[in-house]
Amino acid sequence: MGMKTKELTLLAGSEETRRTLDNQLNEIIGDFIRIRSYSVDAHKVTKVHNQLIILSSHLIEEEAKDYIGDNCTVLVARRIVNFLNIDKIYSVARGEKVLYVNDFPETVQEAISSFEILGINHLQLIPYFPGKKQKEQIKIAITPGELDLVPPYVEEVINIGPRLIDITTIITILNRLGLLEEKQDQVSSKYISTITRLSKRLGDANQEANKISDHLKKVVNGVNDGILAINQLGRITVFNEILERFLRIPMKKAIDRHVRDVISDRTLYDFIMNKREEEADGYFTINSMNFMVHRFMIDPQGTVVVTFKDASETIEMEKQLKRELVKKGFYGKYHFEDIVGNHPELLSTKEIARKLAKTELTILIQGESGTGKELFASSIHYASPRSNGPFLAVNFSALPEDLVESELFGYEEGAFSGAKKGGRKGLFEQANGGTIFLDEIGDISLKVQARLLRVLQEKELLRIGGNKIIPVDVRVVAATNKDLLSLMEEGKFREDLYHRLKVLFLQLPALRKRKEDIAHLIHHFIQQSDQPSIKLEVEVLERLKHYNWYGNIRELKNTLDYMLAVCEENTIKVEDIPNEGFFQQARKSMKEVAVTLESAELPYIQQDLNEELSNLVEIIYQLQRTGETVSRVKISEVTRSGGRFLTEQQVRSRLETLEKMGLVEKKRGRQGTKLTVFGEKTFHMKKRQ
Ligand SMILES: Nc1ncnc2c1ncn2[C@@H]1O[C@H](COP(=O)(O)OP(=O)(O)OP(=O)(O)O)[C@@H](O)[C@H]1O
Repeated sequence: MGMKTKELTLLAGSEETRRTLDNQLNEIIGDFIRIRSYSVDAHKVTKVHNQLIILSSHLIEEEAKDYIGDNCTVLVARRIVNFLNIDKIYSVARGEKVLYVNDFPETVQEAISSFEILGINHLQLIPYFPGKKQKEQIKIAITPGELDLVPPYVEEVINIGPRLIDITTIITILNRLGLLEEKQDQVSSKYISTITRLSKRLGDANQEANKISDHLKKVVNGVNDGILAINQLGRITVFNEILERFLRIPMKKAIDRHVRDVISDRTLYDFIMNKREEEADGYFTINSMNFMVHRFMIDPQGTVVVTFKDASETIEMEKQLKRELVKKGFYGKYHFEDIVGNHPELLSTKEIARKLAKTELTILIQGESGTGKELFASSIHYASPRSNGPFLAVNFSALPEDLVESELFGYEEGAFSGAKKGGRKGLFEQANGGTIFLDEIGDISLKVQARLLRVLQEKELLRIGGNKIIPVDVRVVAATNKDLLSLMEEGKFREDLYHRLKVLFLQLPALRKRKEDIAHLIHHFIQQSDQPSIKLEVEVLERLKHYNWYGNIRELKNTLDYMLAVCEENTIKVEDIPNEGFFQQARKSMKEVAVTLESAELPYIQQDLNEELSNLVEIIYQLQRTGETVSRVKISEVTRSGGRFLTEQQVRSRLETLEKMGLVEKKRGRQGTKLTVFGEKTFHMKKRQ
């Protein structure tokens, strides 16, 4: 690397900050700039002369004065939150109030908005900085290394480590030292590679919390990929480690070179350099590995980014997605107070459940679908001595059979092909110290039943492919809407397991047995909706009381959502009630409906499409046929010329309803709205009538 003739001095407020920033700078520009650093609270004062001096914050300007000698340029670094430690934030429970502590109002605000942008929104962050009046004494604080600024009443401090220097400051440094021209590409690719590493961490943490935006998912998946960026001159500016491995070309031999000198595969080269299309996907075999290659432009000047995804990994990712299903309800934090209703049977069930909660025993909850089994399970957990432990809800009907076992009990490395290195904890281990809610227990296979029985009896488990006995301390609450006794008769459910589960028993009343509660529930759901001031015609309530509500409270909620979407003038009227066919049929005939749906004889939803909605379906169908993008604006335009005119806003709410009914789906970007297969069938049926 030759002699380092350029130098800079970093002055930080604390030793921790000094170490972090010194590391960061060395990683990015240490190759060609000598970096000295001091922290004003730990080092003896040494005056420096003829130097570029970087201050970690405006706050240390005063103390820094003693260090600054003759002929120095002083620069205060701009800093961004260090996302490497972001997973710590996820240890705080959802919805918790947390102080975000930093030196200035601006830096606090900046950090809070970057959290938002990144989809980290599970906490209520309250800004805090020196001098801020803060009445409420919050118990938890997050701070980027500013431990001294945390107010004394805080009991738990989460230190996410000092913020890092942002790219603009690094560019300024290069500029001041006259290195910008020569080093900018190299530096920006290094900066990007550190940031992508951060994004990956961020992604993992996010995934953990199962709270990950679509956008971020792309970033996360992105960092397992090879990434190549090319500037408008065709020179490579980013070439990450994964890509080194994939293409078997060292980064050193790629950065700064022209693509044509690096990528020897002719078709791949053509694919990358084809700028006629903004975006393209291709499938390539390189060094006998298969890749999905995606190319897109990130700015009008023509910076091209190409990602390389290992095709075999894509399959693994799909599996991962399925796993996410299980974790739903990680945060289902219902309490008994959330269970609405005054019917004596509900009240006494709640009373019993409260008592059962205090015990350690296994509970079986029986109730039709939508009666609130999960609600009860969660309330029981939070009213139990385990309320500080985790509550995990597993829905077996949502899980592919072959995943159930490894999900529940975990596996050891090498248990099967595709098993992760180091093995994986199952949900039972993850729920340790807490409660696991096993929904639709009637759906599990006999094999899983046998394992489950062992856990209940022995309070210990073996991972799949493992031989180490792992003790588990988990309370089980199971639920079913099936008749387990008849499953037992058919030999599909083990009798011994049944008795283990049913140590304590709760039967949840169906909604049709407590119709008095319908009014309460409706009131409650309206309060929770985004239109809390909506009124209900008296007649509506009377009508609603006449239904059988086979889908129970969930169905009532769906019905209300429908009515909220179609109603006008802030009032739900009788005509807003969906037609009879919208409602769930009794259990037996539900099966028949499913069969009819499959054979596409008579989709049951179509009859209750009111005229307006079915016109809308027709408009979408016609637009789709002409190959036009079906946007809300376009639909609104069409309604202007015939029938009843709908504003864009009205179109939106109706589309949402159609989407809920499964008739249309929203596609991203240019494709707009589309009829689903089901929607098309419904359209044709309607035409034939
Ligand atoms: N008594 C109640 N008060 C308020 N909301 C309720 C009540 N009962 C159920 N709900 C709501 O109804 C919906 C369905 O409840 P939940 O998921 O607990 O039912 P479930 O019996 O577990 O259904 P399934 O067996 O189909 O999974 C949820 O949105 C829940 O919040």
